[in-house]
Amino acid sequence: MNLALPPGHPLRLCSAALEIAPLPPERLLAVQGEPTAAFMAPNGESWVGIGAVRWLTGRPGDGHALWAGVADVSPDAPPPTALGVLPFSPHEAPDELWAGLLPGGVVLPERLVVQRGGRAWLRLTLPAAEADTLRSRLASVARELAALPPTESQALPDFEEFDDAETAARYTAAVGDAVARIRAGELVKVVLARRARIAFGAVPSAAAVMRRLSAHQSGAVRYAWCRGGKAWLGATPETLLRLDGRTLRTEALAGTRPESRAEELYADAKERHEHAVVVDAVRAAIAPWVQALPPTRAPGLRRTRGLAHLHTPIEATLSAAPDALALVHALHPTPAVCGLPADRAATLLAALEGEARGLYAGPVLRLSADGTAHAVVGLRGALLAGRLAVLPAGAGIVDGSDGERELAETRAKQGSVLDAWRAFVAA
Ligand SMILES: C=C(O[C@H]1C=CC=C(C(=O)O)[C@@H]1O)C(=O)O
Repeated sequence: MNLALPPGHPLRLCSAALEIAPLPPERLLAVQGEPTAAFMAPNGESWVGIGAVRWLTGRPGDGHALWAGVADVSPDAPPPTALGVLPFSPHEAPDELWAGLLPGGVVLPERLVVQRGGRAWLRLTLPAAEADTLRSRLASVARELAALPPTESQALPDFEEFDDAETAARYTAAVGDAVARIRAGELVKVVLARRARIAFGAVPSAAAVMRRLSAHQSGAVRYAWCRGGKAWLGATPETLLRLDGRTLRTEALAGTRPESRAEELYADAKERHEHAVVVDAVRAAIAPWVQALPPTRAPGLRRTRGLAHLHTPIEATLSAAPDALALVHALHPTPAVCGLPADRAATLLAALEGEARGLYAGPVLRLSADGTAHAVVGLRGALLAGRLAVLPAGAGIVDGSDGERELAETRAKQGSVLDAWRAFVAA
């Protein structure tokens, strides 16, 4: 940190942190920010950023620009951290639904609350010209946060799903079309998604929606990106990459069953094929960056509440200092969310889905100034816009896929979100 920019440079920033009383991270989603972004890990670590002092598109190389000229006067506190979301495809034209939330990007938050090991810190990052006010503003923001009402404990309004029959029929037809193209040799795999639409009886608070997901899917990474009165939030089982020094951890996650029938995944040739395509593509994507590829291994299972997936962890040592964003772009989109070959699959899914993916299946990022990084895939999420919630979910289509079964799989994935909400409504 404190790299590159000379002392008087107008883009210099100063950053300080103050330990505060821990609070439910979801409560912070009620604070208006442009944007408010959250990244909550299963081990209890969480980062919630409000507002932006830097907002970059998230291209490879942007990592350096994030930290240039940042003077951290609280080096004993958790380091400054950037949060972000990237769209599934930078080429897609956003539709009305995603307007406001897109284009995403990577932000260095003005206010950041980091929690770990039962402790919490508020970090404030400001233009260096305002350094004199840093301590007093930290204290006043801390008071504001301590006074926030517990919106995350609010009951969720009742909700119902609508127009499912029409989208269901379109989906099964699209699966048939995709299988025909796969059999004709045009491609090997494509992931097809569909939206479920939910109407709440009243506008739900993003904090309360998120809290239900956190309670129900505590083993997942929970994420949120809120802007302009809308929110994209979810609880994803899939990590795109983790970086710690030169250690790179990534994974293949594809092949799905209800949790109660998880063991069937091992013997199902179609699911094994769907999974193997992802393993091969992830290994090929990281090959140029690592000292050596690890030996291939048989997949295991990742269980989330309600679902199980075939899972292959992949760990390797990078051959040079890491550029987290470059690695994210090298890996995304994997055939767990797009297909193989990626370019043909992307063209086909855009044509067959007929609706913008927006931030669905895009990378969700946590990049810290100490060089650690964690990127997950924006799955099992909901877009909240007033009383409307839209839940996109997809399934991997290969030779042998059946439209009704793939439709049921997308419903089960949407169910992992809806069950979390229902559990609370019924309580
Ligand atoms: C595309 C999704 O899930 C991916 C991750 C795990 C299993 C998947 C599958 O079995 O199709 C998908 O590849 C989604 O949740 O929308």
